[in-house]
Amino acid sequence: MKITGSLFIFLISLVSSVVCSEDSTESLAYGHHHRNSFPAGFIFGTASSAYQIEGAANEDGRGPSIWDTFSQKYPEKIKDHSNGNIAVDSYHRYKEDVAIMKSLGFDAYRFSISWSRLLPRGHLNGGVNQAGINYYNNLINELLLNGIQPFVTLYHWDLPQALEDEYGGFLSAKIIKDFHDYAELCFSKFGDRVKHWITLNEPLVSADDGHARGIKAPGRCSKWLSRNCTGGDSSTEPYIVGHYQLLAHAAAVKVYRDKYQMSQMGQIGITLNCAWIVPMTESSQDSSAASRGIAFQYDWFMEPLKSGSYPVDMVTHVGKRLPQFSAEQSLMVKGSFDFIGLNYYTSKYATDVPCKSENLSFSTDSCVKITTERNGIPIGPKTASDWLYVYPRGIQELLLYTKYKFNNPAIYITENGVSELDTGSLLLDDDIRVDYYNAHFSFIKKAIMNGVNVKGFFAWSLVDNFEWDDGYKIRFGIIYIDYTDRLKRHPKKSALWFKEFLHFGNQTRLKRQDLAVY
Ligand SMILES: C[C@H]1O[C@@H](Oc2ccccc2[N+](=O)[O-])[C@H](O)[C@@H](O)[C@H]1O
Repeated sequence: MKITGSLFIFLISLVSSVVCSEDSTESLAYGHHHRNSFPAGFIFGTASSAYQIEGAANEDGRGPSIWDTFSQKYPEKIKDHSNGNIAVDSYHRYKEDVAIMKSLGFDAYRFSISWSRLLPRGHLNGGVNQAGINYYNNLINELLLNGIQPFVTLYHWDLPQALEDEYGGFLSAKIIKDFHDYAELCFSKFGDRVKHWITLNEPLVSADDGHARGIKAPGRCSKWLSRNCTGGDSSTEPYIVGHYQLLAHAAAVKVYRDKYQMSQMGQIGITLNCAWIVPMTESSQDSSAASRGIAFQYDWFMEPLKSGSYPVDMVTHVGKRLPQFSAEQSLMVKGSFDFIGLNYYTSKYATDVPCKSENLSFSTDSCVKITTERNGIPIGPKTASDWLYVYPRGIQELLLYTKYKFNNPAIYITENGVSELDTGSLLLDDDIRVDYYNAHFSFIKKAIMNGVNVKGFFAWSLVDNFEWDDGYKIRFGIIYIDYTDRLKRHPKKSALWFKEFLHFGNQTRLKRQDLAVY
């Protein structure tokens, strides 16, 4: 038989692609990980947040949140001028969404409670909205009925507008009591069934995007920063907001421990996010800059949670603009968690730069220049989100850093994921996401083998949803939402990848050839 040139090339490329994919264990779609290669009891779930998925913004007595106001008052601050009024309608479709999770084999679901759905005026005096309580009762019961554990975030950025209007939300110490009361309401109503509580999601982003850069609600920033800034002070407000978030968190943990934990026997923690930071050069200046870059994102909250004090790097660089803990507050914050939730997406480079003496703002206080490229080469493949470059090794670095610097806490990875751009047509072939999860799982496993106490993993997100200031243009779901056809849900390739991955735990479904691949 005569082999033609093109067929020959085809055969060669076939052989080499098989060889290559055996070598590069992180790019294969199927077979390299299965849940049995994670520790027994390790939990896999997906994550979401109320404003991003629920919709029903004006239904059944829900009060407005700062995200309703921000997206409606300043539509130009959202890429597609959209909002979460309808979102993906999970308020009405939660049963369908739970059925999807169940069919894919997930163990847990992280969702958040809309504070203003329970307390339309933000505080108890304004009345409890029974319809809101009913909704979360129904959701929790539906999850449990399907064998899925609820992980509940109390605050994922949707502050009741009433509290913003009354006293500036997290800019005021008054938030501590109101958050405490709201948290206690949730423990008392749902704590018989919810065994994992997360007080706050990403206090860094509330402080930085909400009160320094002004790109997320409530959109506050110094006027000199941009003409979009409608008020605020980027040199002081992020630190105040960070401070009261820590104190509000600690107050919620205290009431849980004092009154509920003994009988309800759940765990409580906080979710922090941190981009891993790689020094731009091997100079000692850039190394210090990288550790300051991490301190200003992560130690800012982790150090008080571990020791009751702010990190030295922040005290020296921020000076008297950094609020102080009283002795009593310090004791209350110290140790106020049973686990740490970590959101990891990406990594950046850090270069040491001179400190500024005027036009101070959170983003320059660390005297670090953060970039995504080195000599014109991005730190990893670009994605649809301008802040997200794929750098899987960073998750291992962040986990090891957490273990060694902060006394080896129990950790749940509460978010991890990657985006694609909306193209206007049904796009289910998300190899980028399959590769992303494959690669991150490899590095999480390495961290676990090095003794990091990782107890679970949540993919962001179950379904495409309202991606804050990126609107609906950026899709993070493993399930595609067809916004042009009644918000129909379609599984992407990554959903089927998870299904396969999760079903490997079930021995009866294991096939020989699958074992051989692993
Ligand atoms: C993609 C996710 O980003 C998370 O936030 C993050 C997490 C890391 C870096 C930036 C952001 N951000 O939004 O600016 C949110 O917790 C989550 O609601 C979701 O939007």
